[in-house]
Amino acid sequence: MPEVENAVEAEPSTAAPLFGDRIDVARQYTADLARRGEELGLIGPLEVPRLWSRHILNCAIVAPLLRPGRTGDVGSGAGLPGLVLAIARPDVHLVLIEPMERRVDWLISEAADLGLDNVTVIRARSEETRLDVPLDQLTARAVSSLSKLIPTTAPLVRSGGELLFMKGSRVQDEIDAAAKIIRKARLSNVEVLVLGEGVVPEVTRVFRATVD
Ligand SMILES: C[S@@+](CC[C@H](N)C(=O)[O-])C[C@H]1O[C@@H](n2cnc3c(N)ncnc32)[C@H](O)[C@@H]1O
Repeated sequence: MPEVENAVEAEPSTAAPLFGDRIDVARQYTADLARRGEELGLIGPLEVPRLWSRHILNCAIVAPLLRPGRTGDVGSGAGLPGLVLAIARPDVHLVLIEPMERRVDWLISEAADLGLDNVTVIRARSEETRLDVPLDQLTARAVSSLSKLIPTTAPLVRSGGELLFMKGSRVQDEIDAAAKIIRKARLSNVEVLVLGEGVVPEVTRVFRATVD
C-alpha cells in the first residue's frame, strides 16, 4: 500500500472531553476543513495531518476563558478560533471579524452547515469595524503583533471586558515591545496564561488583559 500523504489526523483522545456533548459538531467542522480547507486557501497542505492537535484542540482549550455574552474574533480565517469557540460554547455569541471575501463566505456557510445560531460574521478589518454594542471579550490568533493588534481591537471591547490573544513562545518579547501601547490603551491585569499542558503537543499561550 502506498503511504497516504496528508491523511487527516486521527481524533486525539483529549478531544471528546474538551468538547463534551458538542464533540459531533467539532468532528463535522474538522472533517469539512480537512476536505475543503486547502482548496479554499484556508489552511496549508501541511496542516491537514495535524488539524486536531495543532489547530482545533489548541483553540478549544481557550473556551473555558469565555464568559457568557458576546465575544469577537478578529481575523478568523478558517474559523480559528472563532468557529471552534462557537462550537464549544453555545452560551456565547461569537462575532467573527474577517476582511477577506472568500473566508467570509466560508465562515457564513460553515456556521450554517454546523447549525451554529450563535455566530455573526462581519466583513471588515478590525480598525474599520463599528459595533452598536461593544464586545465583552475579543480573541485573535495569528493575526499580527500585540503592538498592531491592541490599538485596533481594544476600542471594540467594553470597559471591564477582556482581550484574549493566542500567541507564540515569544509573547513576553511582544509585551515588552508593546509596553507604551498597553499603557496608552489603558489595559490592566496583563498576564500570560499557559494552557493545554499534557493535552496538546505545544501549549497554548494566551495574552489576557482587561480593558479599563
Ligand atoms: C494568518 S491568518 C490566521 C487565521 C486564523 N486566525 C488562524 O489562526 O488560522 C490571519 C487572518 O487575519 C485576517 N486579518 C489580517 N489583518 C486583519 C485586520 N486588520 N482585521 C481583521 N482581520 C485581519 C486575514 O484576512 C487572515 O484571515
